[in-house]
Amino acid sequence: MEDIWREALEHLVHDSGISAQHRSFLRLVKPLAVVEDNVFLAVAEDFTKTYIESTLRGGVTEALSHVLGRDIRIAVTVDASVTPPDIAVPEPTAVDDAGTSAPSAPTPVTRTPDAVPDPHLNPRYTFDTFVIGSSNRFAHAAALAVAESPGKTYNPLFIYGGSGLGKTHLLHAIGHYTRQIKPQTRVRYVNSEEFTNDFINSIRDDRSLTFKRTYREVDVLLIDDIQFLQGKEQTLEEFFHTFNALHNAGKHVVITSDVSPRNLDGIEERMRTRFEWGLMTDVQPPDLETRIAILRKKAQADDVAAPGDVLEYIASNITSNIRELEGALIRVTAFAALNKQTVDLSLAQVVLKDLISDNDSEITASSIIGTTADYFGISMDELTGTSRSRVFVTARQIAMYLCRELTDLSLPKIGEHFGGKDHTTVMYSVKKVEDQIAQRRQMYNQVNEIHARVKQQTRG
Ligand SMILES: Nc1ncnc2c1ncn2[C@@H]1O[C@H](COP(=O)(O)OP(=O)(O)OP(=O)(O)O)[C@@H](O)[C@H]1O
Repeated sequence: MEDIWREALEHLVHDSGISAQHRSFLRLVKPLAVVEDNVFLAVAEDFTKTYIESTLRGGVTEALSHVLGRDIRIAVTVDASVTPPDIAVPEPTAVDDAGTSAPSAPTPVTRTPDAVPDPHLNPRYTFDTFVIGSSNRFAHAAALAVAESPGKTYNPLFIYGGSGLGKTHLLHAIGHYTRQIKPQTRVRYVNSEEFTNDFINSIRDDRSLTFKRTYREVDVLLIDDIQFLQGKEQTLEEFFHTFNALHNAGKHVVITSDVSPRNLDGIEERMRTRFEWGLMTDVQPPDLETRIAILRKKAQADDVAAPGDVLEYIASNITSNIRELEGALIRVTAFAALNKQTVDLSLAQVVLKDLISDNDSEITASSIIGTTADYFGISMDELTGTSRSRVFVTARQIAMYLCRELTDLSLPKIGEHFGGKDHTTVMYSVKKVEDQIAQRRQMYNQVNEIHARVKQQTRG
């Protein structure tokens, strides 16, 4: 049980980042047992129980579900004689490293003394780390205007555009900035797939009041990837009511989609009209200068040295998806770090030789899962299953990472390909591989080899 708890704490710190206060409360917890889908925890005082249940329940539940590979509930009991085990709560270095941007950047929004970090918002996705170019200038300006005075202009704000072009980044940035200016603002970010699941579960568990409260008692609702609601009549109906309730109350709604409202099939006219009430703006693939600037910012944020010609080489060859652009930079700098070489053009050319091709659209999650399973000599079922033994976990995490990098699938969609895993599990895996790639040669080689094989297969 202690091992499970230790791993859950690691996951919690890694994924959401936690404050010193959270850490001190977590130190007071003794993990007791797992019984079916319940995890029993004990603490010595009522106050600690209340704190865990009110403030840390979401994070702890998610972390334990992640470790155990299934949805669990927690139950906290009070037992004055409890002595917590001697398990150090890890320092949140990973999140901080990733969360702070360039050394010269201002203090990250989420670390202001008043605003408690919102675990639904990625600390890296702020306005400070967003590079403005002609492809996204308008969307950025609109997002900033909304964040500065929610409920006033551009309501709803509808941002659309292709995969990996910064829509999610802008949504999170609105969330961070709104709360930086006015910490008491109630902001809720949700992916449409989570919204759907929440809605379905609320009906199943007879919790429709809780559902309404979650989504209607907010000042700003940020809803990502609305195209996912296409054809889901009941969820759409519920979203329609949520939207109206918020809009009527002067609350702000920001929506993203991979297509414009006009091209959203399976959505009624009355809803489409409402989306068009406010402001619609698109994000386009960035031009070369913007791509270089994005890479430069990323290199600064990760504190890696990459000369201009290398950034230009990467930016010239990867043109349509910023996620893949960043992935290529990570690969080049990781290779150099592992081999104690400096990053230069010839090194970048060698590293990216197999990775640069223009037919990525044909890469599917199944081909990635199949190739990864093959590479590790395991079956696809084992790869997408729940076993926690090491080789399965590594294979699973690498396959998730490559799905994120090479396909247009959202995090929840990737989760579905892996036996219905939660999107936070996917997010954690992606981050883990991203971190380890520069630290462990074996991880680097594995990711590189599988990536090259996936691309080779797509080329036929
Ligand atoms: N203008 C930008 N400046 C800096 N980073 C950016 C910019 N645009 C995108 N990125 C980065 O590119 C990656 C992909 O962006 P994001 O997830 O926001 O895309 P998206 O449009 O929401 O894609 P999807 O539709 O697939 O969810 C993120 O790591 C994000 O930080």
